[in-house]
Parts: sequence; structure tokens; C-alpha cells
Amino acid sequence: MSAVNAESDGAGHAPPGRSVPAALPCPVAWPLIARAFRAAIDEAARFVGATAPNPPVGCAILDRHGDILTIAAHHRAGMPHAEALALRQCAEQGLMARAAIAVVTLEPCNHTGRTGPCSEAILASPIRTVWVGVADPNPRVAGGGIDRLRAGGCAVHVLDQGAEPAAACRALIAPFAHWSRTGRAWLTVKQAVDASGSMIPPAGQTTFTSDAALTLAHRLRRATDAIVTGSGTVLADRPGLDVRRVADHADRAPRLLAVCDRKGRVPADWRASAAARGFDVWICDDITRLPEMLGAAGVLWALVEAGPGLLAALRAAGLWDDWLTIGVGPDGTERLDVAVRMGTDTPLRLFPELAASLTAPEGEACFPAS
Ligand SMILES: NC(=O)C1=CN([C@@H]2O[C@H](COP(=O)(O)OP(=O)(O)OC[C@H]3O[C@@H](n4cnc5c(N)ncnc54)[C@H](OP(=O)(O)O)[C@@H]3O)[C@@H](O)[C@H]2O)C=CC1
Ligand SMILES: Nc1c(N[C@@H]2O[C@H](COP(=O)(O)O)[C@@H](O)[C@H]2O)[nH]c(=O)[nH]c1=O
Repeated sequence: MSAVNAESDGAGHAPPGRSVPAALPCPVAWPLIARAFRAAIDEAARFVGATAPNPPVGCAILDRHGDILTIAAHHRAGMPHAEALALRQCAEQGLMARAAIAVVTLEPCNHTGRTGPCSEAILASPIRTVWVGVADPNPRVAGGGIDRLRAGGCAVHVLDQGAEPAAACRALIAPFAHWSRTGRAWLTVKQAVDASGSMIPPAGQTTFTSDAALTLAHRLRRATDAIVTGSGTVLADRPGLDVRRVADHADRAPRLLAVCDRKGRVPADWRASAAARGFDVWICDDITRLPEMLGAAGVLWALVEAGPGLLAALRAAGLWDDWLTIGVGPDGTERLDVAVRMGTDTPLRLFPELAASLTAPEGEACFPAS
């Protein structure tokens, strides 16, 4: 598989000779647009972990007063894009005549893949103002949808990238943007450490964090496309690594489970039980190839849940994109720390419980002590 969106064909610039009108002013005040972005982002976030290799995208359609007529998101690859679904809902509810403004978390596409170009669908509707959260990061298509909409007579406003809600729009597509540019899956490492700095659970247990932290771990599993673990963890814990504790997980559970194991130590019966839980189990004997191998399988975002041996190897090789440490104090209090690679956006921003750990701009967070 190539490193670009499987639906992208690289086409998509305004036809030659078409004039690009100056951007028309938006007829609606910013607070109403910001509210629509929030709604579109929240709807898209419900499908993070279901859309790979496509990005999660949300769209709200507004009337000329700024009232939201409908909200939709892309559910999974091969299904309608957010804009197409929102337009369809508008039509089905008899609201199309009122549609005036589209608020979209990602630049509308301008190519025919498994579905038609969203820019054309918008131009075929009464909508003449489009707000875009972030341009398409795929270098082959970036700007094409915006050019086409402008050429067709729409006023297109792209959010100032310095402020919310642009940061949330970028967080939605952070793994997709990384994958589009590099072909590599985004690796989030999640580790729990106790007051003495150890990752090893008390005898007879496989976890030692609070209920809230365990629920966060399962929400992370639900949002990601693959889980990565090590043979040491498999042998010590015989972990499930499936999504529990959270509702609405059936079609968002990771399908791929990569076990780093150079010596063939993973027991066949555990492998069979992981397959019975719905996993395609991979054995990986070279961690340096892991991000490319996952990316080639269409994995945008992978969660690493492994012990100190594999985490040390990943850290030494620089094979991580963000790193979440759940530190448990002697009195059971927990502290969440997030480290993010310099200059990148993190999809962890989508998790409200991590907001306090992300108050520093991405890239400025310190690497947590471990
Ligand atoms: N607190 C927490 O968040 C977590 C704690 N744990 C705990 O950690 C403990 C297990 O830790 P540990 O034994 O370190 O196990 P790991 O899960 O870290 O797996 C270690 C194994 O990964 C493989 N590996 C390491 N480097 C590479 C590489 N470069 N390429 C391919 N494979 C590689 C090796 O397998 P091989 O030797 O077969 O080649 C190594 O033995 C358990 O007690 C478990 O409960 C586990 C997960 C999370
Ligand atoms: N110890 C530890 C975690 N450890 C991870 O969770 C695995 C168990 O998953 P499961 O078998 O699905 O319940 C375990 O093997 C390891 O990968 N996770 C946490 O959120 N907090 C914790 O304290």
C-alpha cells in the first residue's frame, strides 16, 4: 500500500481558466461557527479508531443564521464522507433549501475514490460558504478541494492554525497526517509506573492503576487501530488486550495485535485465544520495521502496551510519537504525563482527561520520569 489515502488519486486542482473569486465574508458570527466546529469535532471523535486508513472527519451544515441543521461524520472507509452524509441527511430531512454554510474539520476532498468528490457535492447544494478546520495533509491533494470550491463560487475560510478549534481538528487527523507523509503508523506508548518507578504489577495482578485509568486505557484501545506488546508481557500476564469497560466498541476495536518476539516465545494457545478475540496476531522480530509494517497494513494509530524490556528498546530507537505515563503515588493518587515529539500534534488531545497534561503546547512537554 502506498503512503497516501487509499481513496486519493492525487487529482484535484481547479480546472484551468476558471477564475477564483475573492473570499466572500461569512454571513454568520464566529461564536456560531466555533459552536458548529465543536459539534463536528465531537461527532468525528466518535469514529476515531473506525475509519482507518481514512481520517476521521466531521461536518456540520448551518443555515444562513448559523443554526445547525445537521451534523455527520465519516464512519469507516468505503462509507460516505462526512460532507456527503451531512448533505444526504439535510436532503432526507427536507432542509436542503436552508443549507447555507458547511463547517468541515478537514478540507473537502476533490477526487473520486470509493465515493465521489465532496467539493462537487457541496457545489451542487445551495451552500456557498465553507469553513475548513485544516487543509488535507496528503501532499498530493492538499489545497485541491479548497481551490475547487473557490473556483465554483464558494467563500472558503480556513481556520487560523494558532488557535482552537484548529488544534482539535489537527488532533483528529494527527495519525493520518503522519501516515500520509511517512507511511508509518503513529505509536502511542502507554505505561503505568508505581511509586518506586516499577512497571511490574503486584503478584497475582496484571494491572495496578485506578478504575478511571483502566477505563482510559480501554478508551485508548478503542481509538487505536492496532495494539503492540512484547513477548515478556504475553508470558507474564497472558493479557486480553481487547476493548472492555467502554460501550460502543464493537466496530472500533483494534483488529491487529503485534507481538515483539525474536525468539518465538509466544505460546500457540495464547495466540489462538487472541485470534478468537478477533485479533490478527503478528509476530515482529525487528522493531525498527514496526511503524512501516503497521502503516502498510493501513494502521494509522497503534497503542503500545508492553513491559520495561520492549519500552526501553523503543525509547532507545526513538520509536514513539507520544508517550503517556500513568504514575501511581504511594497513597494511590495518580498523575498523568504526556510527552509529545517536538513540533507534532498529538491525538491524545482528543481525550478530555488528558487536557491538564497537555496544557503546554505540543512539543514542549517534558519527557516523564520513569
Ligand atoms: N505497567 C505497565 O504499564 C505494564 C507492565 N507490564 C509488565 O511488564 C512485565 C513484562 O515485561 P518484559 O518482560 O520487559 O516484557 P515486554 O512486554 O517488554 O517484552 C519484552 C520482549 O520484547 C521483545 N523485544 C525487545 N526488544 C526487541 C526488538 N528490538 N525486536 C523485537 N523484539 C524485541 C523481546 O522478546 P524476545 O526476548 O522473545 O526476543 C523481549 O524479551 C510484566 O510483569 C507485565 O505485567 C506489561 C505491560 C504494561
Ligand atoms: N499494569 C497496567 C497495565 N498493563 C497492561 O494491561 C494488560 C492487561 O490487559 P487485559 O488483560 O486486557 O486486562 C497488561 O498485560 C499490560 O499490557 N495497564 C494499565 O492500564 N494499568 C496498569 O496498571
